[in-house]
Amino acid sequence: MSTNIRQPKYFTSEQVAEILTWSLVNSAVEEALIATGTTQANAKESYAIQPARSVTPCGDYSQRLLVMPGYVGNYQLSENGDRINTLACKVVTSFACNQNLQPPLPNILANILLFCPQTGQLQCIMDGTQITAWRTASASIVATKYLFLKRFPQGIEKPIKVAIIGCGVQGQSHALGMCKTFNVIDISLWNRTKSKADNLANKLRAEFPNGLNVQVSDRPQDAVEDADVICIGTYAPNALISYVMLKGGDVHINSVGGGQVHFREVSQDIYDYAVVYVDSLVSVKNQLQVLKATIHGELGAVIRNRGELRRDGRITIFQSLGIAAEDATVAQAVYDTLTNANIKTIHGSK
Ligand SMILES: NC(=O)C1=CN([C@@H]2O[C@H](COP(=O)(O)OP(=O)(O)OC[C@H]3O[C@@H](n4cnc5c(N)ncnc54)[C@H](O)[C@@H]3O)[C@@H](O)[C@H]2O)C=CC1
Ligand SMILES: O=C([O-])C1=[NH+]CCC1
Repeated sequence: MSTNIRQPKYFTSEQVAEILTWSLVNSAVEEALIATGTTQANAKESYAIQPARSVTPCGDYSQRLLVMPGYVGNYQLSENGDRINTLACKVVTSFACNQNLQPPLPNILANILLFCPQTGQLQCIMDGTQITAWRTASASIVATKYLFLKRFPQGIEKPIKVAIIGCGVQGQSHALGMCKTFNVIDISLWNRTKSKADNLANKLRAEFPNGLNVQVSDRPQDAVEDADVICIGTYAPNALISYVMLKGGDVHINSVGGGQVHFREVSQDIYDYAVVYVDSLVSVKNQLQVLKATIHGELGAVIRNRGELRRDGRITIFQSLGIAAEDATVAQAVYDTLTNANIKTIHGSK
C-alpha cells in the first residue's frame, strides 16, 4: 500500500536555542496560561486540553519519566496572528543523579513531539530541554507581572529586587529571564554549593554590566531579606525560606521546585499567610495533594480577568508544576520560526 506518511523533522538543541528569545517565550507562555482553564472547544476564545501527566518511576522516585500531552485550540501567537491549534506531547525525564556524572548532564532532559492538528501526523521532534528551562521561567515572569507588578502604579517599570534560591538550570533561566524582562536593580543568589551561585553571578555581571547589583549570599535568609520577588527552584525536601526571613510589605514568590517527592522548599507558615495561585488546578489536585494551602485560583484566570486578584494579600505565591500547554505553544512558535510557517510570531533580543 502506498503511503503519504512523511518522516518527521528533528530540531536539535542548538537549532532551538537560536530561536528562543524572552519576548517570544513570554508571549507564547502567556497564551498557554490563558488557554488553560477553558477546556471546551470554543469559537470565541482559546482553550486547552491537557490530561494530568503520567509519571513512571524508573526504579525509584528520583528517576522519573513524565509524558505531557496537550492540545491548545484557537489561540494566537501574536496580536495580529491567525488563530491556530497545536497538538504536542513532551516526553521528559527527571534523573536527579545526572548532575554528578562526569561530565554532568542536566537532570531534566526533554523532547517535544509536534503533530499536525488536522491529521495527527507527527511533524517534528524537537529538543525540549532548553524549552523546559525557558518556559518555566517565563511562567514565573508572567506570574510576577500579573500577581505582583500590576499592584503598583509603575507596573512593569517598577524597580525590583530579586532573590534566586537554587542556581541550577531553573535558577539560571529565572535570573536571566527576570533581568531581561523587568527593571531588576538588585539580584541576590543562593545555592547549596556556593560555586554555582558564583558562576551565575559572573554570567549576570557580564550580561548586564550597567545598573544591576549582583550579590552571592551565604544563607537563603540573606538572599531573601530585601527581596520583592523570590524565585525558588530546588529539590529541597525541607523548607529553605520561612516567613520571618521575608521583608515586610509586598513580596511575590515563584516556587517551581514542588513535586510529589520534593515538595517543601517554601515553609508552611508562608503558605499560611500567602495568597496562592497555580498554573493548573488539575495538576495540583493530581500531583500536589501534600500542599496545605487555600488556592485562590489559576494564574490564567487572573490574566483573563475572570478571577480577581486579591488586593489584601501582601504575599503571593505562584506554585508552578509545569503544564503541557506551555511546551506546546513555545514549540509551535519555535517550529513556525524554523519553517517560516504562521510567521507573525513575536521576536526580540535574547
Ligand atoms: N515547575 C516546572 O515547570 C518545572 C519544575 N522543575 C523543578 O525545578 C527544580 C529545579 O530543577 P533544575 O533547575 O532543572 O535542577 P538542577 O539540578 O539544575 O538544579 C537544582 C538546584 O537545587 C539545589 N538543590 C538540590 N537539592 C537541594 C537541597 N536539598 N537543598 C538545597 N538546594 C538543593 C542544587 O544545588 C541545584 O543548584 C526541580 O525540583 C525540578 O523538578 C523543573 C522543570 C520545570
Ligand atoms: O513541567 C515539566 O516539564 C517538569 N516539571 C517537573 C519536572 C519537569
